Amino acid sequence: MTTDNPLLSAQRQVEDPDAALRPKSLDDFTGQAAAKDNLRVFIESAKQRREAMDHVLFFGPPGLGKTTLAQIIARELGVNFRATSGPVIAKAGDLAALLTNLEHGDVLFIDEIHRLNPVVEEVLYPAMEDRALDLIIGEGPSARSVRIDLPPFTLIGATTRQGLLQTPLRDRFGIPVRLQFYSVPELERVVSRGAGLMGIGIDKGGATEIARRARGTPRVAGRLLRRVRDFAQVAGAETITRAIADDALTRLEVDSLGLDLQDRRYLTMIADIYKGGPVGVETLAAGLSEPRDTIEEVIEPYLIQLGLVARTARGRCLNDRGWQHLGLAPPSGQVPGQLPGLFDGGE
Ligand SMILES: Nc1ncnc2c1ncn2[C@@H]1O[C@H](COP(=O)(O)OP(=O)(O)OP(=O)(O)O)[C@@H](O)[C@H]1O
Ligand SMILES: [Mg+2]
Repeated sequence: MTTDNPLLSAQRQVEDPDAALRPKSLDDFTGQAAAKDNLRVFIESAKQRREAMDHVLFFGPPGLGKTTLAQIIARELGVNFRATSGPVIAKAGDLAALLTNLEHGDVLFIDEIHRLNPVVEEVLYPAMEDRALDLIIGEGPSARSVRIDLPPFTLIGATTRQGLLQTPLRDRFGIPVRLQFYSVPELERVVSRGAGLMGIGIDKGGATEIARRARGTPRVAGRLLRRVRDFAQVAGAETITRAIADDALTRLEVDSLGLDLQDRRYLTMIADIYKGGPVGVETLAAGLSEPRDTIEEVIEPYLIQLGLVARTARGRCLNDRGWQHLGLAPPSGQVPGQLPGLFDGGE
């Protein structure tokens, strides 16, 4: 594929430490069984009909495999993969240039599609629906609108925040796919496969320990594997065992549930300063000096999945499990599991 177009970000992939570990086919891709089964059918039927596959929207927390799956779909369809991202496409003309350069059946991948400029989004609607571009040529009274037909193509959008997509955009994706956190056995396979590719010796116990503490996320599993390998290497160990993994991860301050310092700062702030909540996300963002997006997209999904915190209409609350994990008792007078009084919160 050609990448002389500055809107197509080859750069991200070159610098991406994940690239080496990316599975190249659906068979190679661990987990997400339901999504994979469906995709297999849609890919096969598009190939049989020699048509472009319907547009796909991947949503879910970072590092679960959205970009990887988009690349796999293009490869399995046997078409070009063109990648760009929402914030990079500044003007309607930028998107028009990308679209008119597509070949029959190509995949156009737009990462962070929730960050598309609304003007650009307007151009995307007819492109997705009618495979046509409506362009205004000229200015003032002589301006006229021309319609340009586009080759059939598949748009694959990825977002960590489905809720931020405009409904008209969301509705134009025929195949919406929510990615789930991975189970420990699935992550074990990701770790073992990664170790194989990197030429690292690891036994079952070592793989399980890393998998258990990888926040349900293959990207985290890959990162922890590389760090544990560093510790093992310096210690002169040939194989990563459970004991080596546990020691390294503890030194990296990844706790028994896989939570890191950032997660624990978040939990501790709700517990210590807001007495378990409810506390608004903006207040937490200010207190932690983290962007609100990071809190909502990166930190919270996993903590909510573990049942440590809850998102309520009045703010974030620590659950019983959250208190337990911190080794703290809920403040006296608070019935465990119930929300504290209305005026106890931070906002
Ligand atoms: N099912 C899987 N099996 C093995 N490795 C995986 C799997 N899913 C993701 N990975 C690995 O995890 C890393 C991150 O995946 P990817 O870049 O596709 O995530 P993403 O969902 O696009 O994240 P982001 O939202 O940050 O863009 C890659 O190195 C990829 O190889
Ligand atoms: Mg991605």
